Amino acid sequence: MRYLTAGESHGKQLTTIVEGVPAGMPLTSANINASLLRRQKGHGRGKRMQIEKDLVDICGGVRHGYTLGSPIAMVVKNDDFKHWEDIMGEDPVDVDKEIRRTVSRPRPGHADLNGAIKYGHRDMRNILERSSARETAARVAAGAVAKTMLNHLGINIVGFVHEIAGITAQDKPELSMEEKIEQSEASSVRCLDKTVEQQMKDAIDQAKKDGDSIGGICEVHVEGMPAGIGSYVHYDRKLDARIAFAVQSINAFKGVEFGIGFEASRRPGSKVHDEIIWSEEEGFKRRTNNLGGFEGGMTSGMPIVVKGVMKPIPTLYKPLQSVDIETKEVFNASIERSDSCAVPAAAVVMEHVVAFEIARAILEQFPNDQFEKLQVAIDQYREEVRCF
Ligand SMILES: Cc1cc2nc3c(=O)[nH]c(=O)nc-3n(C[C@H](O)[C@H](O)[C@H](O)COP(=O)(O)O)c2cc1C
Ligand SMILES: C=C(O[C@@H]1CC(C(=O)O)=C[C@@H](OP(=O)(O)O)[C@H]1O)C(=O)O
Repeated sequence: MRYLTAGESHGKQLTTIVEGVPAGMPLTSANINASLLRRQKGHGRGKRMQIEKDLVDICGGVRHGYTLGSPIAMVVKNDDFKHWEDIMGEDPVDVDKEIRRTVSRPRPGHADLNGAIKYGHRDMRNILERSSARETAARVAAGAVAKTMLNHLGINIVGFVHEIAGITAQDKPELSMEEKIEQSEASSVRCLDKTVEQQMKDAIDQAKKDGDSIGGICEVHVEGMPAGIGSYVHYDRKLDARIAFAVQSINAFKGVEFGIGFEASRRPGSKVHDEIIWSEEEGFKRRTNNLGGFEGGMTSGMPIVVKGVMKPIPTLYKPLQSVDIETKEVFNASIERSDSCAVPAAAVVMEHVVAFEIARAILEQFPNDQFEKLQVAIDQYREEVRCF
């Protein structure tokens, strides 16, 4: 299974094509819209999210509520396009008029300058339109297809906020998966810890007031994965590596860790590796889950626990120094609108990109043309693992 996305932030629409989904899987636009709506919410978002109402139009690959096995095409319209039609339309324009509207002032921390140098654009609108995290709506649509598949296979996934601007939510190991999903949905910062929720909101409000931005850490948990998904035999079949790639590729993400992650470097092996235990009912398990569900690029059968670090949003109301690419004059970047914190939204994006990688690995390992055959094969494999 693979996917491609196309579309600019203020262009007509975002398009996603997902190829390789088995035939006969129940799928409706409601499955996808629920995910798109969650991505739009979250404390700290700017005015753009009041303009957009992300709804998917499934244009191919689904009939009467079931997948056909053919590519699934999905479109999400940009409602903001109506304000940008003359700037973002595909027809040639009056060059003199266009030069006046050219973006020549790169923002520190965004893709503007590097993208302009790479593609030879003097108008950095050509960069910012596609480098914008608007594209994550298209990625969430692809991930929602994957998530629907995982849910039907008894694999559940949730994303939430672990930390914002150094304010950390305590882990809640006592919560069931259903409770985690419920609490992540209920909180406007997607945090499972009620006691720190308000502190996080206050930190976001303060950053906004200061014209600044803040980042944080998102966390994703996956439960119900059997052991042995992924592979150790080649670098690009290691599932933890693929998940790390997917998470790192989310706009503004600067790092990824599994389980205790970087803390592992500070502990002796005896305090890191998870002891192996066995019981008649459950088969093999680990006593702890410090390694976050992976050993040797394969799932261990323990919950997958992955964190991703998001840097603060680059576009700031508080000016940072930059240099105009035409005049070479130093200027202080000033902006019209931006998010001040998008960590809660990014937790939803992360949940969906992780879901996609897991679903992709499953489809590589089991029969993948017919959904019912896939379900039977997974059930059978789970039993084999239990009796191993
Ligand atoms: C959900 C989400 C919303 C974002 N909103 C903004 C924003 O409003 N303004 C901004 O400058 N960057 C925003 N970003 C971050 C930029 O898209 C990102 O920093 C940029 O594409 C450069 O890529 P890099 O940070 O990965 O190097 C957002 C990121 C995410 C995940
Ligand atoms: C549009 C979305 O996020 C955008 C991501 C983004 C950026 O530079 O990454 C910049 C902002 O866009 P605009 O300049 O139009 O306000 C965000 O609103 C979205 O998440 O759907």
